[in-house]
Amino acid sequence: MNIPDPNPAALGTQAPWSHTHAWDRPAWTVEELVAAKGGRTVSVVLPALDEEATVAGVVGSIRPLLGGLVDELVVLDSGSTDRTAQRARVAGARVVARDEVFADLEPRPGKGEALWRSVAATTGDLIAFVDADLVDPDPMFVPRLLGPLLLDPQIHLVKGYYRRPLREAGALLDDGGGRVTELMARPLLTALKPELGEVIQPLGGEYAGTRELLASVPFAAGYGVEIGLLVDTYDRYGLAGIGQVNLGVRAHRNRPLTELAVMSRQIIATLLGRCGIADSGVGLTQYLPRDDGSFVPHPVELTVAERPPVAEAARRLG
Ligand SMILES: O=c1ccn([C@@H]2O[C@H](COP(=O)(O)OP(=O)(O)O[C@H]3O[C@H](CO)[C@@H](O)[C@H](O)[C@H]3O)[C@@H](O)[C@H]2O)c(=O)[nH]1
Ligand SMILES: O=C(O)[C@H](O)COP(=O)(O)O
Repeated sequence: MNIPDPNPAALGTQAPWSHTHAWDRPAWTVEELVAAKGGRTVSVVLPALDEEATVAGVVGSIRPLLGGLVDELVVLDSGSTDRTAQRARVAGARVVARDEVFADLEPRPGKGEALWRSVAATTGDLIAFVDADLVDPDPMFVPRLLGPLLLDPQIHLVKGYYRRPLREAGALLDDGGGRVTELMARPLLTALKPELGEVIQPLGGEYAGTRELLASVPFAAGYGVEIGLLVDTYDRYGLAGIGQVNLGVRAHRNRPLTELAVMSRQIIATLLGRCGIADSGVGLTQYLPRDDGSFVPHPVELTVAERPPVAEAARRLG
């Protein structure tokens, strides 16, 4: 990979993880990956909340793999009030509503909840997640994410990485996206878990894992889910259990800074929790400018509730 060697003093004397567990130019064909399945089954899950504009495009990019590399394609509808479910269905996905799984448990808001329920709603030995707000996704996203899992039995989680365009003031810049990742997540991860500092997109919504992993770890609430899964995988399997693969370019709906700040607050709470550091639990108050030049405080509560491992919840709920 074209990435400078990390500081060996910080990482020990073995070959850096980014040289052994990152695929910068993945060249596997779909046929090769189908042959490598060896009886294993694959589920693909798109968590979606009000993504009627993009969900059909994402489903359409994966649909041709159904019946071959992919055994089931599910859109986990996270409480949409728009036409997400209809469009996903027409495009060829099975749509599962949040309350169809663990029906006795009142659904909580947030992405973590949707992903947690999706693990119970699917049956694949391997599960790939792809965000439903992607614009013009590459049909090779899922095959590339599955490659390391199919080829190396020690790997349990594969994160995608990519160039990230940013739409700003109507202009589309080639790079500059991933603002929470670059300004908060990677610096904080490097400070608290330096071993994970080589993960290029720790927050990215395109990743794949084994059911063995995904059914046996807790799921953080809301947007803390990705950082929680990453740290839990590391704590359980070490770096040998994690891979990362270049997916090329990934564009999505860019949220405004105010929404990203709330997302950041959740991610920080989850990461501190995983590192055994007490979080105040206080929600973020943003100060929104008014036309007269003054500011109005806008507090947002912090959701920290976690869901227990799916395997445990399934045993408990029967
Ligand atoms: O309550 C929710 C919120 C979001 N989503 C879906 O989750 C995906 C990603 O959500 P989004 O709000 O677009 O997140 P991003 O701004 O893209 O944030 C990035 O960082 C987050 C925190 O790590 C990750 O969860 C995202 O996947 C990653 O793309 C989309 O398909 C959403 O529709 C839900 O299903 N339920
Ligand atoms: O992953 C991130 O950092 C957030 O999703 C923000 O991404 P963006 O800056 O590309 O909108």
